[in-house]
Amino acid sequence: MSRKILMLPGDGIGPEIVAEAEKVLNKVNDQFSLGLSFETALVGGAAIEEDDTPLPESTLEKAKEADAILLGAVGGPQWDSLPMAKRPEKGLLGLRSNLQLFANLRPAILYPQLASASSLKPEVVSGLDIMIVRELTGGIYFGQPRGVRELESGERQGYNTYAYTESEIRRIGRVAFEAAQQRGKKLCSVDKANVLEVTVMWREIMEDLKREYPDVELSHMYVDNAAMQLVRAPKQFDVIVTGNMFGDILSDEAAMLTGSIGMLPSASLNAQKQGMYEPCHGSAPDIAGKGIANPLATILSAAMVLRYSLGEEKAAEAIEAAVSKVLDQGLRTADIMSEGAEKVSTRAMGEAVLAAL
Ligand SMILES: NC(=O)c1ccc[n+]([C@@H]2O[C@H](COP(=O)([O-])OP(=O)(O)OC[C@H]3O[C@@H](n4cnc5c(N)ncnc54)[C@H](O)[C@@H]3O)[C@@H](O)[C@H]2O)c1
Ligand SMILES: CC(C)[C@H](C(=O)O)[C@@H](O)C(=O)O
Ligand SMILES: [Mg+2]
Repeated sequence: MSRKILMLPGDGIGPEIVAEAEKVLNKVNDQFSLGLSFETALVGGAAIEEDDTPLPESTLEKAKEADAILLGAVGGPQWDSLPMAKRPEKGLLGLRSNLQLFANLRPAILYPQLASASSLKPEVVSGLDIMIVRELTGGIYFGQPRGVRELESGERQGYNTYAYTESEIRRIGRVAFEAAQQRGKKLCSVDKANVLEVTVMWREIMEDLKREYPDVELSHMYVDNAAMQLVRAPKQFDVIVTGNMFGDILSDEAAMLTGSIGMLPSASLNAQKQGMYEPCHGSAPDIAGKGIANPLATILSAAMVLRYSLGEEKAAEAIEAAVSKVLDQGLRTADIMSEGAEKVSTRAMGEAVLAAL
């Protein structure tokens, strides 16, 4: 049986980091006889240059047929002046909505070797292990109506709609409760129920779901407080569940707890557990082409491919152990560099993970 992995390198540092993750997947494919086959396609700015669209039909077709997708990143300043519908980010959002990848899992784990790379005190972050469950195909990212209109006064007004249906909230709630059941049995639902009706309903539905998961302790927190608590005392959290935009922001914040945004992987799953996997960071145009980007978030995303879409837990753990080993060896890309460690390039980091496997 061949299982298809679609690689979507994208833009900026995307091709550099995906190349390292592909080598790692190739190696575990041999070691564990996984029967993986790989294909590559264009998305984002790279697809705009070639096909004049951020999500070519052929890419979408390949994505639908794949067992899992590994994406680097999309976007860059050269495409920022395009109309919204033609921008690279629409390629990513189009994949998420077309494949109904509503459940975005963003685990923020601090590798003990990186305690000094975090901008927070080691005692605040040591042992950190949080899972952010972000709703990914609804909320203000996709709500209608949206746009920029001209008012009678002649002034322009920009507007977006923050909307969730009950069923959208319920299905992401279930994913989060189930994640909590398999971890520390604590779930914090993050909302803005003191201001936004959508999230009043969100809170009600989470309370309602709690009855199905009596072993999980549910709490609620306003998003502004959650942002503060994440840097004050992040270890109070086990699983966090929240909507699309709050989850986008809080997961970048959580990334810094782990030392660098270059360390945070993610899985975006649909109801069939088909998934797209990507680092939480972007295309990092400021360092693209320099060979210094951290490939570990992408390599750890490849481990998540094996765990969540292919059920190959042993191979996933082997990759994670190899990452831990290279950190033990004192190898660091620039973003996680600290005194006494050895600074290495993107490629050298990838090669070290291969060797550790
Ligand atoms: N999933 C995605 O494809 C995705 C996610 C976020 C942003 N973006 C896009 O990326 C572009 C740049 O966005 P941004 O600058 O706000 O965010 P970014 O995540 O690309 O970069 C933020 C900062 O983190 C650094 N950084 C990011 N990844 C790194 C890595 N692996 N190793 C070392 N340093 C790393 C960058 O150098 C930069 O200083 C935009 O076009 C944005 O829309 C794409
Ligand atoms: C690039 C952008 C559309 C995307 C998002 O906002 O979801 C990114 O920031 C992310 O976190 O994956
Ligand atoms: Mg983001």
